[in-house]
Amino acid sequence: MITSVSIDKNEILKFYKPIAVDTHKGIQGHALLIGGSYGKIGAVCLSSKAALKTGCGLVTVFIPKCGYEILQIAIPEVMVLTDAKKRCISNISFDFQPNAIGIGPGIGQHELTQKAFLKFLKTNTTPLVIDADALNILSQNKAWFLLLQSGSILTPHPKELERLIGKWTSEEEKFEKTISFSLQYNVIIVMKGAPTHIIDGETIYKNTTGNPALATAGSGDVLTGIITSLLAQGHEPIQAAILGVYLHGLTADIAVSKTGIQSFIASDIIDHLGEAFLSLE
Ligand SMILES: NC(=O)C1=CN([C@@H]2O[C@H](COP(=O)(O)OP(=O)(O)OC[C@H]3O[C@@H](n4cnc5c(N)ncnc54)[C@H](OP(=O)(O)O)[C@@H]3O)[C@@H](O)[C@H]2O)[C@@H](O)CC1
Ligand SMILES: Nc1ncnc2c1ncn2[C@@H]1O[C@H](COP(=O)(O)OP(=O)(O)O)[C@@H](O)[C@H]1O
Ligand SMILES: [Mg+2]
Repeated sequence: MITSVSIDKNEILKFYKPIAVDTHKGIQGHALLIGGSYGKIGAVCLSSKAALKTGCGLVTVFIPKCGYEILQIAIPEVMVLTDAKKRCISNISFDFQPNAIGIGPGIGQHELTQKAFLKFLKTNTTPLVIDADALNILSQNKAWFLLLQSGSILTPHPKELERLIGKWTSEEEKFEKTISFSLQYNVIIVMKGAPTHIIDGETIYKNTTGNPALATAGSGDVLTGIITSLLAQGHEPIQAAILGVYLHGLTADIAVSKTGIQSFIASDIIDHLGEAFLSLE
């Protein structure tokens, strides 16, 4: 039976907990963001900064070599691991145990990157957020759906969703197909849009925050960082998805009276995360 839930402040406060006073960065969660390719390193800059500003203790990125200096200069708080290749990711490897991984922003769809993603999917056991070109790679290789770890969070925009599940002819059919996908592979699907819906099996969560200011480049990359950070901090996948989508939209609602819709950019989401959190205290 289909259940519908509205994501509002009451729903968030059912599970939202402020940070413990005696916490430290070592137990506050370590997020790993994997992505970037030549010309799209900015996507990982946005995701990783958003992850830090959402409260996890440590953030590491895995990017192609060409992004090393860009990342280190743009966000000194983030640690950087690089692939052997300059322009795209060809072999994902890291020497620590992250608490959550976000993969896809700016990663591209190079053949080498596709192979690296397949190897990663076969071995990964860490809670996972899959976005952007990692979703597009999956859509090109539908047999890999079976490798999706249960509880993974997929964050497609409408075009990425269509590539994953195929075309629909009505809103009703879109939801039916997305629910079937979620049930079949036991994954959570964040159907980004205006508004965003989150599908967890037969439960549909509808977000109540956000506005057209979010229709700007990199806004989804920021969402990936936010959700990955919440996962790394120990939230259940569905809670990380709900809280992440709510906070992401709330930043735009808070900011828009200052920035206007036109001048709001993805970095403004990151800059207003603090005020969004404060509104929950
Ligand atoms: N600074 C950076 O480094 C940035 C890097 N980025 C990275 O670039 C990579 C490619 O990602 P991408 O999403 O731009 O390309 P793609 O998957 O072809 O989708 C575009 C097409 O989808 C559609 N569409 C989208 N939204 C829709 C909506 N709400 N409602 C309806 N339709 C919608 C629309 O299709 P149309 O309507 O035109 O047919 C549009 O043309 C990816 O790795 C990403 O992380 C970007 O994040 C930008 C900043
Ligand atoms: N008109 C809108 N109203 C509310 N939210 C929107 C609107 N347009 C886009 N968004 C949100 O902005 C984000 C866009 O994500 P995405 O298309 O992946 O961006 P990018 O790939 O450029 O980072 C999604 O979270 C989506 O819900
Ligand atoms: Mg995107």
